[in-house]
Amino acid sequence: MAPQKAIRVLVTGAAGQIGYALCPQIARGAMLGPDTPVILHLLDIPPAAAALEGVRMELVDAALPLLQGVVTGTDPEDVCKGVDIAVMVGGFPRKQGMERKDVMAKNVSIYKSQAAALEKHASKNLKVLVVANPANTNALILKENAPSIPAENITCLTRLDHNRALGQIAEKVGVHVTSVKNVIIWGNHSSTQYPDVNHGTVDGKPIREVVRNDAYLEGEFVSTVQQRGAAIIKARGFSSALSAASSACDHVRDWVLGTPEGTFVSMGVVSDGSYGAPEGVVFSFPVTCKDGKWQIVQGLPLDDASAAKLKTTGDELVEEKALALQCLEEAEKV
Ligand SMILES: NC(=O)c1ccc[n+]([C@@H]2O[C@H](COP(=O)([O-])OP(=O)(O)OC[C@H]3O[C@@H](n4cnc5c(N)ncnc54)[C@H](O)[C@@H]3O)[C@@H](O)[C@H]2O)c1
Ligand SMILES: O=C(O)C[C@H](O)C(=O)O
Repeated sequence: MAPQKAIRVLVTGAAGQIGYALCPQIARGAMLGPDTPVILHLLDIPPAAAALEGVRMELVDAALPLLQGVVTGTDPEDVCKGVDIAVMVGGFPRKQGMERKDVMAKNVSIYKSQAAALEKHASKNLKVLVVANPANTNALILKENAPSIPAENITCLTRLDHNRALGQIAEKVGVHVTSVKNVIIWGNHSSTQYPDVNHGTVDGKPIREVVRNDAYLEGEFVSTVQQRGAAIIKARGFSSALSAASSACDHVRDWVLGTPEGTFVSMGVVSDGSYGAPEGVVFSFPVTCKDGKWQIVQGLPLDDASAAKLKTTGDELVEEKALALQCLEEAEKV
């Protein structure tokens, strides 16, 4: 059998804490499968150059069989060359007490300029996953500023929220997390997201029938998932890294290799208005993936309470988009 061609994976913000957790997972096959060789392209900013070199040294020291090379640098024009997959983690993280909107101005400018570098230098079939917050709106800004990259190739991470929802139900019921399927995260990767169990199952039975506690499912469950990012920041003093890295691998793996039959996952994708979501924002929907393409799961019934929650998170995304555009306009004036 001919050796498989190595896939070039860009990780921005690679010297940061998610980057540190993510690079070895990619190089061990968690993102593209156990037989796919990878070449890592690691980008960070000049003050992080020494730390980035440290990551490169550790990747060499780990003697990873799938890792065919590591490209590092601080100039996006160089580091984006020929990349097939871009995991955009670089940016300014939320600190304790900060709202996600506080980091907006800092991050949207980064995404505008990196969009241009990707458009010019990445592979024509580039797939993009934006992790850095505000993830949905950063992805939108990247899309708007890279018109030659197909819109369906630009996504953001809500798989972490999806996995958090699976984990909460598994703990509540006392089953392994793999028994729980088809929860949905609708909308924004923020505290307005709507974690929805109405179509989910535990060992094939509806979650509501197994949990038998609607007050929990509509109250504590929803707020725990919505606030989990803040709870991790409070506990660790830093935002989630291990789980963010693992979920980023899940997102790309399912996108590239396909979702298992009968299973859907949550991905932030450019909205086509399905389920009454606003068009023209990056909104998290239930999707299935096949042959490297995602498709929104259609036809799920939505009750009035769910529709109202979709509206709340959709409205926030519309507001974030306006704020991001305003931040970019102000940055251009300076
Ligand atoms: N979507 C999600 O589920 C999710 C989950 C966790 C964290 N996050 C977000 O991911 C981002 C990264 O988190 P972290 O904990 O790794 O932060 P971190 O501060 O540890 O790392 C961020 C890295 O980005 C680098 N960086 C800053 N500007 C850059 C630029 N212009 N180009 C390239 N690199 C740049 C920094 O130097 C740093 O090394 C944050 O925005 C965080 O809020 C998202
Ligand atoms: O909420 C945050 O800023 C951290 C991150 O997005 C998370 O969900 O863990």
